[in-house]
Amino acid sequence: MTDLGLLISIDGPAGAGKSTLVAALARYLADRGHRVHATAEPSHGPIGTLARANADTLHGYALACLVAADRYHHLDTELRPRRNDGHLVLCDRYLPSTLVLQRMDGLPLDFLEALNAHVDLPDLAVVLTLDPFEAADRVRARGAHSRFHQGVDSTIKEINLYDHVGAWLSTRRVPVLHLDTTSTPIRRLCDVITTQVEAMLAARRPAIERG
Ligand SMILES: Nc1ncnc2c1ncn2[C@@H]1O[C@H](COP(=O)(O)OP(=O)(O)O)[C@@H](O)[C@H]1O
Ligand SMILES: Cc1cn([C@H]2C[C@H](O)[C@@H](COP(=O)(O)OP(=O)(O)O)O2)c(=O)[nH]c1=O
Repeated sequence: MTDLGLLISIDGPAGAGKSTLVAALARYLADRGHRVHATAEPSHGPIGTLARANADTLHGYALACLVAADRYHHLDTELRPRRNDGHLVLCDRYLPSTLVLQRMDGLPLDFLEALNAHVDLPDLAVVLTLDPFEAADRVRARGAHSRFHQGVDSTIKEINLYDHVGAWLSTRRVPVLHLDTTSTPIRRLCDVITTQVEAMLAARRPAIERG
């Protein structure tokens, strides 16, 4: 049996429930005996801290390069080591967020593809979506503000871009779970993702072990 874990990205528009889901899913998977490592991008390392602190003041190519540098460093220092020693690594925002947010910042897809050409694709991409009015309500209630979140119109654009990224990942053979969080309880979301994760792990085991 292989000791390799999985890199699972969780992306989607603001208010979709990424952070809530990562925390709940980490507990859910751990309760089922899996080794789990939850993390986020921008990371809490030196480059990620810089990116997070400046995401509203830096724009375009500068922010794209900073989040990509953070991603390469995050992969070297945390994501690959944890995945390679058997953890299910849950990453709150990853490459799909770049392919949406930096597109919203006006950058061409081919530049973003080239900049991220050597990052690992996720083993499983969870792409969240939701009703844009519900997203706006959740963001308003949370009181968070970011220049990327300019109300319902920008959320609609964001949701459409995430749909495209789902297709982009599928053409690269990344399994994608599209989940609508508008009225799906978090426990149900955890169930669906866990079923997929455990199927992927079981498929790796030698036939003799699967019985
Ligand atoms: N599945 C869900 N159903 C209803 N409300 C949710 C769900 N997931 C998250 N929320 C609520 O939506 C708000 C935004 O969630 P959060 O996890 O911070 O989103 P994100 O990280 O995607 O911006 C929070 O108030 C959270 O409690
Ligand atoms: C991961 C990532 C984050 N960011 C930016 C978006 C956010 O403004 C900022 C911090 O991310 P995050 O903490 O997820 O903020 P929010 O919940 O407000 O969206 O980093 C990018 O621009 N590209 C990326 O690829």
